[in-house]
Amino acid sequence: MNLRIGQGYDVHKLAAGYEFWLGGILIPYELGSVGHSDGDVLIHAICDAILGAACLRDIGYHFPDTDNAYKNIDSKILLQDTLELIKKEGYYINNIDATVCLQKPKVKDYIPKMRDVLAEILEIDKNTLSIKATTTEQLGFVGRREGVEAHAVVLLIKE
Ligand SMILES: Nc1ccn([C@@H]2O[C@H](COP(=O)(O)O)[C@@H](O)[C@H]2O)c(=O)n1
Ligand SMILES: C[C@@]1(CO)OP(=O)(O)OP(=O)(O)OC[C@H]1O
Repeated sequence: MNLRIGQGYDVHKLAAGYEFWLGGILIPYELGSVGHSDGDVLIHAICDAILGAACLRDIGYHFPDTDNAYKNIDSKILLQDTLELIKKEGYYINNIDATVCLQKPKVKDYIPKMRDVLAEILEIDKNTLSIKATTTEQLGFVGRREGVEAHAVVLLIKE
């Protein structure tokens, strides 16, 4: 059995006038995530962890922010496409652990829904998809509510 670990990290700016998509769902908040896509930082970190584990470059390589095809795209589509890329190489996902760094709003009540949505796209049991959240105790760009950050690790298996 071939086991491959991968790590992903992403940041998006928060600003007024944008929707706040996180973990595949729309969160009500006065600020939203700025991006070429819908700006879903959690999905982007998970995509990069999956691609990294399979040594398949990164999200910007496969879905460039210079390509109009990805303008305002729903990041759930990018996640589905990322899964297809690793399935072609014979990999499947064993488990994922992710952390969102966000000062406000509190997102813990939305996490069960995020896990349902993302686990279904990734064709995994929701008990193998962990999503956590933390503030940065008002420190740094996250603490100043200028941005949102996400980290993810994934373990892939090829039989
Ligand atoms: N945006 C966030 C940040 C954190 N949480 C939850 O609050 C708990 C306390 O977080 P601290 O950073 O103060 O340690 C933590 O257990 C998170 O689940 C949240 O829901 N949304
Ligand atoms: C997702 C892509 C493509 O729409 O755009 P952004 O929303 O700017 O996100 P980023 O995390 O910079 O990742 C790669 C991009 O190519």
